[in-house]
Amino acid sequence: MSQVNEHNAPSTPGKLKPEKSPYIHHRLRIHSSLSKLTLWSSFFLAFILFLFILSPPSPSASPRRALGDSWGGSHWEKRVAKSARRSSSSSLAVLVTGASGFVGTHVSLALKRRGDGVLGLDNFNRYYDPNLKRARQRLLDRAGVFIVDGDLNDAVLLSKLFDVVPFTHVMHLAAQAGVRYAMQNPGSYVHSNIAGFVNLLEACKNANPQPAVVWASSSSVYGLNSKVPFSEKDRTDQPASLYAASKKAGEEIAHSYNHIYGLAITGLRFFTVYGPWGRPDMAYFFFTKDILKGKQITIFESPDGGTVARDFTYIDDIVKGCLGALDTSKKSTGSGGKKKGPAQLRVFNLGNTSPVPVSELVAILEKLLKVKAKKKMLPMPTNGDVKFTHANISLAHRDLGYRPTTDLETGLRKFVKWYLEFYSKKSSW
Ligand SMILES: O=C(O)[C@H]1O[C@H](OP(=O)(O)OP(=O)(O)OC[C@H]2O[C@@H](n3ccc(=O)[nH]c3=O)[C@H](O)[C@@H]2O)[C@H](O)[C@@H](O)[C@@H]1O
Repeated sequence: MSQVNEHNAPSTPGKLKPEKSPYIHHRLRIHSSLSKLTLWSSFFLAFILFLFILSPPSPSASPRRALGDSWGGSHWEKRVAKSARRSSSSSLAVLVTGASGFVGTHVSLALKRRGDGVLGLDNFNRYYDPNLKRARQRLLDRAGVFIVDGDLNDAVLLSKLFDVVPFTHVMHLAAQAGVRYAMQNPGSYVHSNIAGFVNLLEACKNANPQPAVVWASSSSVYGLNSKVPFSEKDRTDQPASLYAASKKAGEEIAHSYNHIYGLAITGLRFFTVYGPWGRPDMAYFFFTKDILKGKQITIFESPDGGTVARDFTYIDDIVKGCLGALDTSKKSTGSGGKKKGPAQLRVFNLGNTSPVPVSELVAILEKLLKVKAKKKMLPMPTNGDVKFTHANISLAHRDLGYRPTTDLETGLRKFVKWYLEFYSKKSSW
């Protein structure tokens, strides 16, 4: 029986192919398969490129990274180490996440000013004007703070940062902020405030030494709680928005990492923070912009016709609270992912203890801007807002020495001054 080797084996049983030149025949087949493969690969690549061009910008995507920005290398590591270098062994080495954000920028500057080592991390997403974030980055750069362009969800990057710098503390301020936006883009709250936070805590628990963690929770966790002023002992199980729910989830996640791994964690419930270099998505900021443009602004009233009020808190007071929390943090007790003993777990309100109706906020802005606002009163939409916030800060006063000193008019005057300078044509930013 003639032997049939694998090269001239028939593709259809029972039919033998002509025996002449099997080698050439095989080459022709490979050649034709390669051409088909190349053709289909080109179609596929063109299709991917087409989808990429068509896709809308995601708020969680960094414009620079989309163009192939990368991290790593010895030059990059030197910059990281230099930025995080502390002036003395008693100073802190702090990783500030969300460093190009509003609170992140102010806290980073304050830490650097007093000699702490500071490294920033930020994904420069497009939730609001990335130019403002880049201007804050330049401000920090001049002060010697380097911001790594990266996402909290990048576990390899986080682990690298902890390899390069033995951080004593992490100030975690990166988050998807905004109460009303949560209805438009719920996924971004899960990505940053839940998945990102877990990823960061994973990196912290694996680090050796483990850092102490201070992070931004929110007054919104009080949700539908009606007992005022809000105390840390009050119930926080009725969030009115996904944003609030994601921050409350963060508090529970913090509890579990503290319990399992011995991470020392402090959550700070910020109350409507405002001031220079602020967030354009917040009411005081876009009211200023719209009043100056002569555009109508909408002021929410509670459904029963009563006032809607906030315990607006000035940024410098918040910064003092953040530094107080870092300075009173105890060391984490675990190492290399293993708990060695109970660790500190705290939550504090950082508010101003003086709620102001939104209509009063507008009256102050009109006075400072010397422009009458075009106002429209509307019932508060039921998309996450709460009627009233008011902080009881006795715990933060006792444990952090926190004492806010800036009333709304004084703080808004400083904000308006910054706003006019920043957005004037003469501005060098
Ligand atoms: O304290 C907090 O935890 C939260 O504070 C703010 O949330 P919010 O207090 O809602 O701040 P704004 O969005 O600036 O609203 C301030 C007030 O203006 C009102 N408002 C807002 C928008 C508008 O068009 N009209 C209006 O009257 C709101 O109802 C609210 O009472 C921040 O946006 C959140 O990221 C933060 O976590």
